[in-house]
Amino acid sequence: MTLEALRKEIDRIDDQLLDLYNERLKIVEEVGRLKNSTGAPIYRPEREREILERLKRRNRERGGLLSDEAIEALFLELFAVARNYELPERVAFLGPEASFTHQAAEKKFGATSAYLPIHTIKGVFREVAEGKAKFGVVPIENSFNGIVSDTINCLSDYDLKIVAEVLIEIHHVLATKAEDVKQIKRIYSKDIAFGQCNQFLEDVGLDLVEQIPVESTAKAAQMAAKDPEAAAICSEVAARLYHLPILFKNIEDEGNNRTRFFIVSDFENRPSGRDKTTILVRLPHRPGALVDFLNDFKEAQIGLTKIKSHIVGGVSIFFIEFDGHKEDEKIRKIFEKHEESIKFLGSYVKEADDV
Ligand SMILES: C=C(O[C@@H]1C=C(C(=O)O)C=C[C@H]1O)C(=O)O
Repeated sequence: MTLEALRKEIDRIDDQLLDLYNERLKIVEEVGRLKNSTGAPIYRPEREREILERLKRRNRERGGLLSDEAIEALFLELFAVARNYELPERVAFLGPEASFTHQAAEKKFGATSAYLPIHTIKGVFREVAEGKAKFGVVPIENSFNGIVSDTINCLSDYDLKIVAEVLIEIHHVLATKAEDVKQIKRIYSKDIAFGQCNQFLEDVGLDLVEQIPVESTAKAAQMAAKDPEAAAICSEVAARLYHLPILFKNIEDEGNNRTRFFIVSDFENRPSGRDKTTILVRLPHRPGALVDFLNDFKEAQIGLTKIKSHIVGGVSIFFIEFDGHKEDEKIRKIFEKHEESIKFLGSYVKEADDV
């Protein structure tokens, strides 16, 4: 046989191997599902050993060319791939644990998913982009503090898609191990949270107590749990996490403090019939460019739900949201016309009009 013919043969066998690897992974996926539903461990070294010994025996009986070492090397690699495949889909979120982003993640993925607290928004995007987590959860806007620039920058820089939105009402509690308000000598919280509870602190006579700002309200709960003369202004989940009794709930001065979060991943949703789409738009510097662009939406009768201008790397862009899915005929037409200017960020089920 010629070299070319031999290589064709190898290609044919590699195709078969590939199909077989995939067929194996389908079964592994089933095993993973079973294990994850019962909480059984993923890694079963005794089962792997049993497989290796059986294969080596079989290979010897049939006079196979593979050495025992070669069988070990090939199959151990295959087991490692399998184990990675069996892991539940991990969810990276802007941490720490018990942050409001964690709460948003749990609202979407339940209490028992595999969560991964990451300390920066960029870090969350990186985990998902590198396949270390299937989903990422990040804040996009808050009713008091507005849009979250880091999230827009990352949506612009990374090639991930928004696959869902979550809206959370932000409520604070006063949690403490002290039996009485009078015993509280210091309060831990995040700096902006103190400001949101001024009136309450005055009403209960805590306005003159020392305020100690820490990096998150979850951290505040952790600190207060160690000190019976301290209290924390934190979320209910943070208080629960650190077994800190809640003295007062909903202590924020103004109601309606809401934060909207995006769930990002590496795939695009199919249309659901009640979708919203988010895009970034970079328009040419000429008079009327924005008006012309928006006019196409008006003519197609597409309802805009949000438009915000934002600076990314010194360039002005627009963050725009509207009703409908990328695959809707009238939206597809607009995307075609403005292909150069639009970066599509995702079409996903609409949960909220605004924060
Ligand atoms: C698929 C399983 O999970 C893991 C992967 C294995 C494999 O790829 O064959 C074997 C044992 C486990 O470490 C299993 O338990 O059967």
